[in-house]
Amino acid sequence: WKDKGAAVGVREEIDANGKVIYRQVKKGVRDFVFGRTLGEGSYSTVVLGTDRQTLKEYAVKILDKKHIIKEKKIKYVNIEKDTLNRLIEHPGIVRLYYTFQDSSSLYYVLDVASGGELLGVLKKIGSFDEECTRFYGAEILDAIEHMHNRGVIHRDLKPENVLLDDKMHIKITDFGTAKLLPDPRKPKETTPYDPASQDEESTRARSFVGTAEYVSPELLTDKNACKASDLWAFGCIIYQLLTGRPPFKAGNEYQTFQKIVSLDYEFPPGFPPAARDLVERLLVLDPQRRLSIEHIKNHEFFDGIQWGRGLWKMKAPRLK
Ligand SMILES: NC(=O)c1nn(CC2CCNCC2)c2c1CCc1cnc(N=C3C=CCC=C3)nc1-2
Repeated sequence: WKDKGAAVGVREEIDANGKVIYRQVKKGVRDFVFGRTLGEGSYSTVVLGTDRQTLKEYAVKILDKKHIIKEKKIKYVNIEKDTLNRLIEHPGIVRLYYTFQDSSSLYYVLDVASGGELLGVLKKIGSFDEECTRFYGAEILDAIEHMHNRGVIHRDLKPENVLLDDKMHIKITDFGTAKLLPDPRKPKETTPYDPASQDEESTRARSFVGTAEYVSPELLTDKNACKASDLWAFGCIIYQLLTGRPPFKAGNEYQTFQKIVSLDYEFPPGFPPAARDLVERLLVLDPQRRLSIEHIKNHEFFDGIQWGRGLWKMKAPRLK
């Protein structure tokens, strides 16, 4: 497991001839004080970590090596690191600062989002008004556009994975089940075609299905996720922000899947017309016919949104 993507710190030292040198220093477990647990996954735990030198707080994701090997999750672990290393510079995506390891674990040092989950805030107030839905929908879409431009399909977008930072701006997380397409910004990798790795990748890609309520129909019928699958989930999230519940929810997963593939959902009275038009153009069974990101950004529901940097400099609207 090469820490090739790790960013490193530097330490100023004086060499034997009295010359100042800067030694590249890799962070390690000893550089952090660990605090409360933020979340538990099937083979990872995320804890609060404070850098002893800078006192900056991070979310440190700790993965158990033995468990990863036993559960054959090495591919997922590397996909998550490679994905995070591709998405470094977007304000709406949890940033990876360092990676390191010790004898038992792997460590990812990530942005901490102190505001917790968007889902938690939604549950607290029941549902968002149009202005808040427009703002948070715009930030989520801006982050999705960044991912897709770098060949990353999240595949498990849902309000639990949309976190809030201390200024109530979003940070999307949990890329362990992302699908990585060839990086459009990198020259064509000339690594020789390796049929073994390709079909391992395609089995991994095919084997994964997201969270029932947000899974797109194409993932249920032909097992193939595409970028438009993230936009299906986006449509479910917009609906849920305005109503407090996802559009497809039944007694069990199988019944939920049946509702999805038969497009069995309805809008409650009072659902804003512009939002209804947007959701209806996203919750389309054929992924090719779903609105593209460009068309969503120009949709009347997002009238007034200043896309790009300005969005992230705005003061987040008070949630009501
Ligand atoms: N799986 C992860 O990568 C991950 N998991 N969490 C905590 C989860 C809790 C359940 N819902 C999804 C997130 C995190 C991360 C990334 C990095 C990350 C950064 N900040 C927080 N912050 C939290 C603050 C309060 C409660 C929960 C999370 N959490 C995480």
